[in-house]
Amino acid sequence: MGSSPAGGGEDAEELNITVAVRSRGRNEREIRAKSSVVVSVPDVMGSHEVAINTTDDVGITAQMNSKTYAVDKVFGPSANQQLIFKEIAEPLFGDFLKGYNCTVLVYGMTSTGKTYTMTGDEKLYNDELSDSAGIIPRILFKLFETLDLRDEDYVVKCSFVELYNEELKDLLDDSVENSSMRKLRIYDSGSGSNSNSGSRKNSRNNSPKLVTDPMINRRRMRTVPLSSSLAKQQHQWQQRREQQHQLREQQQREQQAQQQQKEQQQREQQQDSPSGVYIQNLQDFHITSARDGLQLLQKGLRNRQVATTKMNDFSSRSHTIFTITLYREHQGEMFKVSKMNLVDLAGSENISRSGAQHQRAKEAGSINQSLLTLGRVINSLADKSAHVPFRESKLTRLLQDSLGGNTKTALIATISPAKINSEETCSTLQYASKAKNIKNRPQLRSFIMKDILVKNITAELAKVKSDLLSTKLREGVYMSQDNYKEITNDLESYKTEIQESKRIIERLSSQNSLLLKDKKASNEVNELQRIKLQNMKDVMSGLSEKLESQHKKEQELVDMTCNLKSTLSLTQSVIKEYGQREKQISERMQMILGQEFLQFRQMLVNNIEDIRTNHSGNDILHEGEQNGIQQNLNVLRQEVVELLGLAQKRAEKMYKDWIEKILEEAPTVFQAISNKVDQVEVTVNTYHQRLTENLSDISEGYNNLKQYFNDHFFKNNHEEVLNSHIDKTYQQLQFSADGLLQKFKQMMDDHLKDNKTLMMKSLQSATTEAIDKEMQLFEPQRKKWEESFDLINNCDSISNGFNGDMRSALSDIKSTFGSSTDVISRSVSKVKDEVKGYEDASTILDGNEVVKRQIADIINKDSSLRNGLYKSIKSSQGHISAFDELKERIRNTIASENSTLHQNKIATTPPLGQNSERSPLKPTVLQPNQLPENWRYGLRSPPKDQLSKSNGELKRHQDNETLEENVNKISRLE
Ligand SMILES: Nc1ncnc2c1ncn2[C@@H]1O[C@H](COP(=O)(O)OP(=O)(O)OP(=O)(O)O)[C@@H](O)[C@H]1O
Repeated sequence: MGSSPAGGGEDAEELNITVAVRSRGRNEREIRAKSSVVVSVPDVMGSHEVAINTTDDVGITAQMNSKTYAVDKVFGPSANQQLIFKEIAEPLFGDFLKGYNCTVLVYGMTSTGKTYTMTGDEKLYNDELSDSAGIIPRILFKLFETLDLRDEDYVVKCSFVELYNEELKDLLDDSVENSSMRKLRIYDSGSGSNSNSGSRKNSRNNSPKLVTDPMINRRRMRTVPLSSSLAKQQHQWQQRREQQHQLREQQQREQQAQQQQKEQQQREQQQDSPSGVYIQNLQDFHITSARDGLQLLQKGLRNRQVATTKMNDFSSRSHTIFTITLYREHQGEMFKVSKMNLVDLAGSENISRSGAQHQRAKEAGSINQSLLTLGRVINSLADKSAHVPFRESKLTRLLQDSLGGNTKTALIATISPAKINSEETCSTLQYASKAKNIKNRPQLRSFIMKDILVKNITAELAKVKSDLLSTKLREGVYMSQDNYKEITNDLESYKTEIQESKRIIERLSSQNSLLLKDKKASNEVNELQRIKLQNMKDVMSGLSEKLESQHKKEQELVDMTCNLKSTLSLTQSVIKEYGQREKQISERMQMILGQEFLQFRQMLVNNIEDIRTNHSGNDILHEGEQNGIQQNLNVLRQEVVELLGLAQKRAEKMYKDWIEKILEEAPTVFQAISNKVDQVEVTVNTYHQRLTENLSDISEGYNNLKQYFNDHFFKNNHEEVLNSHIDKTYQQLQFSADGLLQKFKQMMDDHLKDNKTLMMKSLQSATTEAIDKEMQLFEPQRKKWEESFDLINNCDSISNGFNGDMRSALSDIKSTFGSSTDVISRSVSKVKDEVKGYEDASTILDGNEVVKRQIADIINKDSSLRNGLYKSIKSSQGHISAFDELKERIRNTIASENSTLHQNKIATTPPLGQNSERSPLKPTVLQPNQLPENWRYGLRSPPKDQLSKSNGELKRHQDNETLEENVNKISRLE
């Protein structure tokens, strides 16, 4: 802790906040979780640095990679409460006595020992504190010890305020009506206004008006005469009213006095806190001993919000400030005023890890929010920013004077050494090291006149008395008029606040919806990023696969090189061996050839010898001849020997040359092979080298990529990228929306088309169905129709039969005619012959009456016969035409039926084509295979029928003609 600065006044020195770190040992939870120690702190005390290893490294690497934070003092697990008090609180305590406002803050993650450090064990054991007692009990004891030793007047007051879920609460005020109705408010005495409730200021400053009851006045004015009993009653009643009136007037006078006192008190409070932050309605309790102070502390702690969480069995869910105000006699009539603020902040906590739910989660959210603002305030102060966001939370407003103000401040950051908490520990240490740079300007300028102090205390007493009095006088409601007014005012301000809150809620909810939209958009962007990441991962895996395959290839190449080398050495040894063998072979060849030639020569010599001996026994030859032969043989032998020698020599030479040539060329060949092998080796080496270079390039690239991923990947602020992505996404969305619209249109078109086809299909099927139904209904008609065909056929056959009959009858008649004609012609010719024979026969016949009669009879017979024939022909013609008419009618009926059917069917059936040209008798609308067997009449070859029919007609016609002709012939003959 820094030494006290020189006295107060305007030119106060700047002084840095003292920052200490206290690390406890691992608690049971952390030990159970086997979480290792990652924080490097001295066992008891050291200074300046705390190191924390957030990586998984161990040993020297861990040391190298650990983060270090600079602070003023560091306390380890073995540092006890006494040491903390001595090192941190005691130096401030000295300044507090001198008249400086001082603050001790404990800050840190939940369960790290903030409350333990600030309060610890506050109970007394045999009128003494325990070793676990924290800073507050120790300061109280130290204060009264010191003051009692000095022979001077002093007044000590205590207050204990809690900030829970952004609401202030007086922890020492446990009276029901006060705790529920008297709201604590933060005021800036410097500006003299409360930003939260500006309207309150006016109501406070307005001097109370004398309130008179209008009812009383009205009643007093009534002068109507009354009956005696009534008058008596009225007298009593009036007396009571007057008493009440007097009492009320007295109360009003007291209220006026109280109001004045209050205003005076507020002025003093403002004086007490020179920077200007004070809490209205917070009660200060006068204490005369450390024990009194401890009792207040205990009372406040009982009222404090504490709950069990996963991290701490007794987790403080609120921020608390225990303030000791000291009024010390200073130069006779003056009193120095100094305050010691002992702040125990609620622990920052990771909601998911602390298992906070419902109320706990809400608390944690509020705690984290106010601590976040505190962090921002610390950062702004450390960075000397122009704007410090003190007003963003009540906590920072309350600490405004302690951070960057006129107060001497010490901050104790409590941390856990365990790895599981390393994230929060880092954050705490970061704040702590930042806070080290905050500079305060402690000033000594708070004084109060002795009489004012006395008045204050008297006023407090009077207030208590007044409350007591109102309690005695009033029935049911235990509060003074002043309190009542205040409450009414508060109510009004609450209403305004509620309305404001509603507006804020509305604004926030609209913001929230916007944020939700943003969130959705960023989620989409995230999704895109994730896809990109996935792609990159895929590329990476592809790369690593390639690397692997390269590695394999390299391995193969290395193996190949090794093989080549071994092959080379093998080839060399083989070449060597081959040389040796060559040598051996040449030697053996030489030997073998020499022997062979010798043997061959010997053989030749032997042969010649044999020949010679054979010839020597032959007496047929003369001696001279023998000599000649011998000579010749000798010459021959000589020549053969020479030839053989020559051949041997040549062979030897040739062999030698050959061997020499082989031997000569072998090294060049081997050399060439070896050169080639060398070349291959060089190529392999260069390839290998290149491959190695490439591989090293790849691995360097890979390392760079890894480095990039570690250092930069997703650590940049990609606002622009995100914005552009958002724009792009928006465009894409628009594009896709257009596409969607287009698709939708297309779909609608398709849908319409489909609908059309569907409708057509359904129409068709409906038509088919209708036709089927119609056909079903038509079935009896059809049958009848079919029957009519049979009838027609029948008629046809009848007609044909009739025709045939008629034809046969006609042919009979014809033949009769023919025969009669024959007879007649014969008789005529006979007659002619007879006439020729008898030239005057005509005259004879003319004169022969019998003949004349006979001829007339014949003529008559013939004419009657002819008439009968005409009649029968006519009646048959009438029959035929009646049949034809009937036929025509039926045909027409069928045609009309058919055309109706055809019209019905035309929408669904294909064009009839040739069928349409068929005879109308045919039910052409149906497919042949759909028709029953007996109903295929219409499909029988119509031309045949027509032909037969027309043939019949023709024949009839011809018959008629022949008949007519014959008749004519007869008549001509006649
Ligand atoms: N340095 C220490 N030595 C011994 N015990 C300690 C120490 N620090 C903390 N403890 C113990 O750890 C437990 C939690 O401590 P404490 O309640 O003070 O934490 P906290 O930081 O105030 O938590 P929260 O923010 O949740 O209120 C207590 O039982 C306390 O006695």
